Amino acid sequence: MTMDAINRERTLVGRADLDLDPVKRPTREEAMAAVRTLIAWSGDDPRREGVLDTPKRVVDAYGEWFNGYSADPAKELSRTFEDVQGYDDIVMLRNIEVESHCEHHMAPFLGKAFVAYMPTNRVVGISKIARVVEIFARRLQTQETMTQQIADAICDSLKPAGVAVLIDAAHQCMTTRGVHHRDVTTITTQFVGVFKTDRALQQRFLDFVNRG
Ligand SMILES: Nc1nc2c(ncn2[C@@H]2O[C@H](COP(=O)(O)OP(=O)(O)OP(=O)(O)O)[C@@H](O)[C@H]2O)c(=O)[nH]1
Ligand SMILES: [Zn+2]
Repeated sequence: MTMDAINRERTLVGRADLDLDPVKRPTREEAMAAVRTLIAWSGDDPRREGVLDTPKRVVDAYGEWFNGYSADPAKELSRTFEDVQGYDDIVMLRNIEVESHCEHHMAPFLGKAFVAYMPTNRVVGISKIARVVEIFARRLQTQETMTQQIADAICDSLKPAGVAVLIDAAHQCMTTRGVHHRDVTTITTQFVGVFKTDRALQQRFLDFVNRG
């Protein structure tokens, strides 16, 4: 079982290391009842006509925002191609949309991911890298964890010479509430293999990130 599969299983059934009881997935009706509770907690009346269908919409929206729990990044990366021409340089995707939610407030954080790897002899379909970013984004976690998980998934599956990941995102828990710092973005990076040991290569990655 891959580390990601183990982590996903832990997420679904409870943290084995904390010795918690397994979490049973609530029914759709239970989830909608929870939304009605939050509407009342906000000060509104869940029986008011304008919000009658809101629990259904919120539960559907959660189904989209958090569908990363039912997806497997390793599966997305399992189809690789031998590069017969011997391509041996950086492969990098810039400006991958990140739409995620922080695990502390369940508030959106929005930004861009930049992901590069140095192939050995196999390459992966480039859309699969963007899919891996999307899978991790559609789970609750911190930006740091997400950055690391993307790098780990690519390392585990492709066994490349190196991986670099940079995420630049604005957290709505910081911009729309709390400290209300509208223009702050958070940058996280993870460098593995040659991107960690070869400073010139790391700088090339950062130069590509900053190309505008
Ligand atoms: N390191 C990290 N922190 C995050 C991330 N998303 C949200 N946070 C922070 O999580 C922290 C939670 O702090 P708490 O003091 O427990 O919560 P809080 O009282 O709501 O904090 P404030 O946001 O400062 O009002 C806050 O500082 C958030 O800015 C993330 O992806 N990574
Ligand atoms: Zn937050």
